[in-house]
Amino acid sequence: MTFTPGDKYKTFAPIDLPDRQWPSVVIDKAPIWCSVDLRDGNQALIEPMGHERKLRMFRHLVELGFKEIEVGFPSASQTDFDFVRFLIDEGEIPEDVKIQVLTQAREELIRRTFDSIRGSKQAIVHLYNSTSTLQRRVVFDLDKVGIKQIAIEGTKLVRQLADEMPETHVQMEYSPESFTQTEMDYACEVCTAVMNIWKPTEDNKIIFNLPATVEVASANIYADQIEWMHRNLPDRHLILLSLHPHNDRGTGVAAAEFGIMAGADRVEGTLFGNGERTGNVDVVNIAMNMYTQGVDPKLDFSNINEVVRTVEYCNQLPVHPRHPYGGDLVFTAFSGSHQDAIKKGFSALKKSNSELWEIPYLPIDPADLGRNYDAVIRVNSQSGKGGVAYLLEEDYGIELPKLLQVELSKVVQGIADATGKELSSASIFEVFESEYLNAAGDVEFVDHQTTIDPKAPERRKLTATIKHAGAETVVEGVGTGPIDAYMSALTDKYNLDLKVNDYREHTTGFGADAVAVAYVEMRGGDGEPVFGVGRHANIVTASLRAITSAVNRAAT
Ligand SMILES: CC(=O)SCCNC(=O)CCNC(=O)[C@H](O)C(C)(C)COP(=O)(O)OP(=O)(O)OC[C@H]1O[C@@H](n2cnc3c(N)ncnc32)[C@H](O)[C@@H]1OP(=O)(O)O
Ligand SMILES: CC(C)C(=O)C(=O)O
Ligand SMILES: [Mg+2]
Repeated sequence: MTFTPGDKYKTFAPIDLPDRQWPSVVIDKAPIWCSVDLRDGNQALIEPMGHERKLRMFRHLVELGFKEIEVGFPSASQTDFDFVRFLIDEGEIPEDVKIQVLTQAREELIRRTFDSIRGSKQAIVHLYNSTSTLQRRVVFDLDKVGIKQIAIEGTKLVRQLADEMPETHVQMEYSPESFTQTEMDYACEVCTAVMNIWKPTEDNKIIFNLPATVEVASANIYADQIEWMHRNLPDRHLILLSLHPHNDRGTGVAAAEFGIMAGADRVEGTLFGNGERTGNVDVVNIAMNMYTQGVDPKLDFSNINEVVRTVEYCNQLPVHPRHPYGGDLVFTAFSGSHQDAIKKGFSALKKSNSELWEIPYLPIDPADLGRNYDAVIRVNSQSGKGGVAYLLEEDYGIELPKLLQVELSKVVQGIADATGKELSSASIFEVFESEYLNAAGDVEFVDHQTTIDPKAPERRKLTATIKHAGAETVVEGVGTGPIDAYMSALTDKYNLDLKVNDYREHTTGFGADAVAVAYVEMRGGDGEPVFGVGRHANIVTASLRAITSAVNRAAT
């Protein structure tokens, strides 16, 4: 007997919405964000946050710009209850921030929830009950009428207790939990019943939160469901339509983005997507996606390292190094062709004088997240000349000629291959230093003097002190300039078969710290290029050192 997945799992039936509008919508403004780190995120932790970690998370969420924060499930635990009381009693809640508290639609839990928010200026009371076909059958053993009745009874009590607490501006949120596995017309019927009891107004709209409690279908289907509700709920102007995606299929962010396109006003999620199972939707990800499209997300992630540190501390869970926007490695290119393109992109951007961010393989400027460029390029055995050249240029001001880049990167790659390890910028510079700047060989340049040749004033006579195998000696040559004259002196002394094919120089540093770096490319009888590099505050000395380096390298 052969097993097929179709024997065990059934296809999710599409939503009948042939004239769907959402695929053409462009997101041009931020939704209302609600952080559920302290509730949905917290309920999924191995060790739920205690008071100290909760408070640190709450303050951080406020700093990031969240105006709505679900601070707990106060009827579920004393820690959560006490924390809500602490926020209110200690004046921790800024004027423009609303706390939100979650409760099941059960009388004693609703009453306890209201006790927790007493004295607060404003609060969102979030009532939920599951409406899906599966939960109706398996968990509640109730039909549609019975499940709707749970929502109705719960809402009646919320209405009554809110009316008895006029000093607190209570906003109601209702979630038909497991919405995505609920028939649309039934979800709409339950929400309508809730609305008829709560009676929202323009000044106090009701929040209908439509969760993908478990993500069971592709993101386009969630969008269809949201657009269906957006079009069919009565008095839409009195409703804030809210999304609450989970990430079981790994498409929570796509679902949220499509859901916003489909008409949602609000998104509930967590920082870096902590939450039940594979998590809640990652708010950082959605917000920064918006940012890269030129839309202000109204949340401040300009110090992403601080966000990562806080989340890791509070949740006691690591943020993955590849996590979008926050991971340690997300702005790092190891592979050669990416490094080459990034290096060229930075040069082009510098030249263009444009503010528009256009760098291959970097969809966002790491600086906008408070990251520096240190980690953008890292070198291992997968890297090419571009990466090596980039690091030497960025960190040491060394602008290698193209062919030298090729030569040096072969040396670096050989080391990376042999060790299997990453090479830091400092270790690449050490390789460059020992291979070129201090190229070992018979000749060591010590000093020089140039004079004008009295017989031919356009020519230079150069007298150089070199060390040959440790012993000082003086060589002399004449040429069009010091390089030519020094080559002629060394050629005579060592009977060299080398010609200078290319020469370039640049300075690094400024003012008194300026240093010249000179590069010579020589070709011998076999036509193969040999490079030499010299560095010195004096440009002529740098050139002569470069020649010495090339001569030594050619001899090995
Ligand atoms: C998708 C979500 O994230 S929903 C939020 C889930 N979060 C949490 O559950 C975290 C905190 N919860 C808790 O600590 C506990 O569940 C409590 C304290 C709220 C309730 O505890 P208990 O009453 O001991 O148990 P439990 O949660 O198992 O209750 C299940 C009962 O409530 C009913 N129930 C479950 N959800 C709801 C609801 N939203 N509205 C009304 N009744 C509900 C169940 O049908 C079941 O009824 P039964 O006992 O008649 O079979
Ligand atoms: C309580 C509800 C909104 C929830 O967390 C979910 O359905 O995922
Ligand atoms: Mg949830």
